[in-house]
Amino acid sequence: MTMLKFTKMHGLGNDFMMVDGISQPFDPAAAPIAAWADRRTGIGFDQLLLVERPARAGADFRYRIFNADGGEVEQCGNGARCFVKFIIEQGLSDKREIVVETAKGIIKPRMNDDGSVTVNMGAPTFVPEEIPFVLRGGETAGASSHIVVNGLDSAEMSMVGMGNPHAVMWVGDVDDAPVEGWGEALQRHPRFPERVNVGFMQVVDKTHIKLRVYERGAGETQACGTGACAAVVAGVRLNLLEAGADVRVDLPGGELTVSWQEGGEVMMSGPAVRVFDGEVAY
Ligand SMILES: N[C@@H](CCC[C@H](N)C(=O)O)C(=O)O
Repeated sequence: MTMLKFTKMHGLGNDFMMVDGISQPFDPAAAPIAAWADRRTGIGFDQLLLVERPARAGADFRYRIFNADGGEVEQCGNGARCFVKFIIEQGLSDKREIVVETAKGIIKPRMNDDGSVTVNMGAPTFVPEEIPFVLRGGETAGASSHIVVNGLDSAEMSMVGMGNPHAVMWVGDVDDAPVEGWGEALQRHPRFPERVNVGFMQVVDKTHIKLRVYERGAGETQACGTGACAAVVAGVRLNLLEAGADVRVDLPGGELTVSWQEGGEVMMSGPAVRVFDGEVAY
């Protein structure tokens, strides 16, 4: 039996089991991640985040992300804020800004003097194969696509790659949005071959949205950082939001600030909170 030290953290209620895989051996393939994620019989979390040494020159750390269902994914925005705080508090680095290698490129989280964290999340992609998203015959990639789901209404949505796949729908009132129904249905939709994170965005004004996200591999969460970035990117492309402005994103768990303009990188700011340290046997 192996004992594993971990730290529980959260970003706006999107919660994480943080594992320092540099100071102790950890093989995620041998770990019962889905059982640990269970909120009644386990530790309870939306994602397990693993710190490793980087493979790429110029990166300080490698960041690996596992959803509550155990599947490894490419990116996690709220986790990136917790990642830099965890790295500093573990004594793994004394830098305030770190260069982090993910499965889909580099991100740069920076610890601010007020304790909040700002992350350069990199540039979004709209290339269907990169998201990935399957175009219908004759359809060209645009700011939005019409999706029909069997047994449900059809809807217009924007597909955005933030390292991980997002579909963003815009709704009149997030409180009434069909988050679970559409979120689940799109997981099995043939146009999303690697499944998808589904965002429901209500535009309050050009610099303020409300957002709920049904996450791939975790269900609806209190907040989704990459979902907030994807929603702001989609809103700017559709001219619903102001390009380059700080957009306030209200999620069930609290508020993030996101900015983006065409051709640029997405900046996201928000909190990162340490909850407790623990140890688990496996
Ligand atoms: N909560 C995250 C996203 C985590 C990964 C996502 N569920 C996926 O499968 O891509 C965030 O804050 O971005």
